Amino acid sequence: MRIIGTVGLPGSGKGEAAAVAREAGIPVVTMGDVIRAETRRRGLDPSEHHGEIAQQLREEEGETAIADRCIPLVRDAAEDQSGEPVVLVDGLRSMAEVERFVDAFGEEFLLVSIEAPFDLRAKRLGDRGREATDLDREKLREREERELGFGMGEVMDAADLTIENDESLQAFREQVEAVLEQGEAAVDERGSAAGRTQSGDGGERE
Ligand SMILES: Nc1ncnc2c1ncn2[C@@H]1O[C@H](COP(=O)(O)OP(=O)(O)OP(=O)(O)O)[C@@H](O)[C@H]1O
Repeated sequence: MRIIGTVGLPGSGKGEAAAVAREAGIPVVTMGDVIRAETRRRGLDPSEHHGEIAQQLREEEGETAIADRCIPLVRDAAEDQSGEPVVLVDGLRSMAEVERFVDAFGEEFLLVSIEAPFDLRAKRLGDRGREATDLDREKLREREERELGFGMGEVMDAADLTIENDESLQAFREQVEAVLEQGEAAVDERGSAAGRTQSGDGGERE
């Protein structure tokens, strides 16, 4: 079994990575969906109260509240597969969550950080326009600070590998496909995923 967890700031490309997985027939457990479902269960609109309920859940049930709810969903998704199961978990946010996944899945868990500069993320979110906050740079900063407050920076630093999403969508999708297919083996000795430099400075392909 391979469980691939993603971490990344808003607009970095986690949703795209999840879409690539779904297209490849790999089930996706979205941590944000667990929060959205809980927000709706409490009679609130997830587009407005998502962050608040995420925080409340952690206060009520502890830092791993959301990870705890995801783990059985991951196991169910793995059980439904023939061959070596692969499941993508979209959106880890704290070291407590990472540790919870490592406890549950050990070396079968691979943490992947998806990174892109603020301006690029702000532009992509503006184009996406899914939520009111997507269009507002200040709101994006606030959301980002809230997520960093949960310890996301530390999680990004702790990742087994990093995908720099600072080029075309096609280039990003190819890197994600390589990681889904080969895990850490997709990264060569110079730290490139899918034959692309990981530093993001030149961005040239082999
Ligand atoms: N390399 C890229 N080139 C162009 N557009 C991209 C690229 N990567 C992602 N996008 C687009 O940018 C937007 C934000 O990406 P995505 O929704 O995957 O981010 P996210 O990390 O899931 O953000 P959030 O945490 O806010 O949900 C999407 O519309 C996506 O299609």
